[in-house]
Amino acid sequence: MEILTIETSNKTYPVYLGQDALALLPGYLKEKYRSARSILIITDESVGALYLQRLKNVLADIEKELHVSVVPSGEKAKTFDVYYSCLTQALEFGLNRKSLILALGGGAVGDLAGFVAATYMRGIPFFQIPTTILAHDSAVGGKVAINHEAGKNMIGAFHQPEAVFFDLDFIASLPLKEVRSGFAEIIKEALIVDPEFYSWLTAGIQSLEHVDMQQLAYAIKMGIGVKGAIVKQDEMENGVRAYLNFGHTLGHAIENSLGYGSITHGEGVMIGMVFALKLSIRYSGLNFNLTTFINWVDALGYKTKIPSKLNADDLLAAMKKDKKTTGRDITFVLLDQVGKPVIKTLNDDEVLTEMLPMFENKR
Ligand SMILES: NC(=O)c1ccc[n+]([C@@H]2O[C@H](COP(=O)([O-])OP(=O)(O)OC[C@H]3O[C@@H](n4cnc5c(N)ncnc54)[C@H](O)[C@@H]3O)[C@@H](O)[C@H]2O)c1
Ligand SMILES: O=C(O)C(=O)C[C@@H](O)[C@H](O)[C@H](O)COP(=O)(O)O
Ligand SMILES: [Zn+2]
Repeated sequence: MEILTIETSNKTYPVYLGQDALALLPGYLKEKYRSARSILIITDESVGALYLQRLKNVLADIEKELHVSVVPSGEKAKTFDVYYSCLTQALEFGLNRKSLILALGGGAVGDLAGFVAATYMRGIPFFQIPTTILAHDSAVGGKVAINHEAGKNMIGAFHQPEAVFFDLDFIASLPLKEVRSGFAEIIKEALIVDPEFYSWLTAGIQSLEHVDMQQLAYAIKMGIGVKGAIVKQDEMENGVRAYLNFGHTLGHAIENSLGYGSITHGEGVMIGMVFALKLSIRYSGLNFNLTTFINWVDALGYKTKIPSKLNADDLLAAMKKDKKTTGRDITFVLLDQVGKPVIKTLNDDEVLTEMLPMFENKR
């Protein structure tokens, strides 16, 4: 079992990472949260069907009231209606300011449950129990949010979890598409911070169908390490935290324009990273073999082109609403080198010149 530590300005918390990490949860709660009388588990339909009973069994002797909210799976969980209904249930269950919320699921459940916890009675403690590879990123760092029609994660807060219990046994049931989605964020973390880790990934990960557990555990640990180091420097995204948004300017715009859930977050981020790499070569002097990168990720099953049903004007408009953007132009995270990110603002013409050839069926 690995125990990683996340340090932020006002909270330091552990990430327990390993097979059967969930077994550590009841002891942790009993020791540190004695005054909590009730717990609300928030999970989604698919994860609930697979793992809710296991979590209940683990908590059987905890001597606290257990309540459950089951929300729709995927991005459908990150809506205002679902958020509101979780708050209503929390009120009906009689949760108070000492109550705890447990987020059992992927990033969608974690973001939703974290936002419920951040706002219920002005903020109550919550725990992340990630069940996807992608959630190594979302469960750490305290960004919690729901979506708005106008943009991804537009309504949210910074609310750090009390602890993260990342039980790698959950990953066994993850569909390949979701493995792929999660690995996109790992590739992102390597590209923005760690050339050596990036070389390890390109050399060692040639297929996502049979990633061995040791490789996976190492990749997740490295990803959490990158995230933790950045969050430690800049919890509230006043500076370097924006680097974690590499690939997200276009990625979020694609998710928004296609309709949330039509493409996974990681699939969107991968197309966004290819675009950001292209922009980096053109506008930031990045010396990088993009063809080699595209061949590698293509072999891993990623799409690297913008879906042809989208149009450039809609994507430009969506990118202008990105949280990093403050003026009329569009703000991107680019790379000067692998491991050396930089923030750059580009105008419509600069963006379009590089974006138009990125549409599917256009060479
Ligand atoms: N807060 C952050 O810092 C942060 C970081 C990255 C991504 N995110 C957000 O995270 C979300 C994506 O998270 P995600 O990729 O985990 O998606 P998700 O939570 O939607 O899960 C993907 C799908 O896999 C299912 N699933 C989850 N665990 C499973 C398991 N163990 N076995 C089988 N099926 C399982 C879910 O029910 C869902 O249908 C996006 O909304 C994204 O914006 C947030
Ligand atoms: O933690 C961060 O900061 C990130 O940017 C991590 C991203 O992978 C994640 O998708 C995050 O939710 C995006 O944040 P947003 O502020 O662009 O909504
Ligand atoms: Zn992301």
